[in-house]
Amino acid sequence: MNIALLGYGRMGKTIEEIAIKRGHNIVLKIDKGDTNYDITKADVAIDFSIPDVAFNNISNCLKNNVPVISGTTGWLDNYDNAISLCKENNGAFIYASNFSLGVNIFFELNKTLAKMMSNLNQYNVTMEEIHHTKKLDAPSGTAISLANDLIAEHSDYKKWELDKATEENSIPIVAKRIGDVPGTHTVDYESEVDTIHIEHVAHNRQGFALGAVVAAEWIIGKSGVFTMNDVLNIG
Ligand SMILES: NC(=O)c1ccc[n+]([C@@H]2O[C@H](COP(=O)([O-])OP(=O)(O)OC[C@H]3O[C@@H](n4cnc5c(N)ncnc54)[C@H](O)[C@@H]3O)[C@@H](O)[C@H]2O)c1
Ligand SMILES: O=C(O)C1=N[C@H](C(=O)O)CCC1
Repeated sequence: MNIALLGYGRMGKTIEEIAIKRGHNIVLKIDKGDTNYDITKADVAIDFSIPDVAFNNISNCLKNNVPVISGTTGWLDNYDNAISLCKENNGAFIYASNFSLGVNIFFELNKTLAKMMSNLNQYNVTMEEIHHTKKLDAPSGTAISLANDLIAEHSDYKKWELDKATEENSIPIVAKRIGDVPGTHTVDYESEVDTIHIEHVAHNRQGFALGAVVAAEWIIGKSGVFTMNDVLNIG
């Protein structure tokens, strides 16, 4: 499979290593300032770039009928536009805030726990995410997914807020930036008598990168908007 990498930073480079080990070719490595390239050289594009350019990169792929996997976070104001563009062009598109198998299992655990805790109003929920100091967005895309999934299952919560909850129906998400932490996410339910704590700790970026390559392999020959639950057949 011929892969275009849109964004050749920490993730782009990790994806390159894994894709080559799995027998694929990297035909384009696009980074800041690269504007004149032919995306149709690729069978599939994988975008791990920056929030400000992700939607443009995705649009370029969809308009040229190149399936696109997007892992960039912080651009979701344009998610509905990406879906419309995908449908108009009969294209293929997957966005995931987190491509690792472990986090996708953690997402399911979070939904199940939220369903169990719904209406148990002696427990208050808080979330925390820790990432490296180079991260541009806060809270992380993964924390936003966790909060939205929790809100969908728990009758007491209607929104999330960064750092502090200003209303009772709001989930506070504390975002910490420390060293080169690849990504740690926690969800805590606290009562006067105990705490229930679930946590996912990424040890490195390999899990994210492998998930993105597996998604790229899976999407070839398909059209539509998909999620990692489709790829992993979970949920
Ligand atoms: N979904 C996931 O599983 C997952 C996992 C890790 C990181 N991420 C997200 O992926 C993104 C990239 O993370 P990273 O750690 O590789 O960041 P990074 O800063 O190391 O890499 C981003 C790269 O994009 C480049 N870039 C800037 N403008 C560009 C353009 N117009 N076209 C293409 N590339 C351009 C930058 O120069 C940089 O090299 C972030 O949004 C991060 O949150 C998602
Ligand atoms: O390193 C990052 O940046 C990460 N971003 C994603 C997010 O925002 O959730 C996934 C974890 C790593």
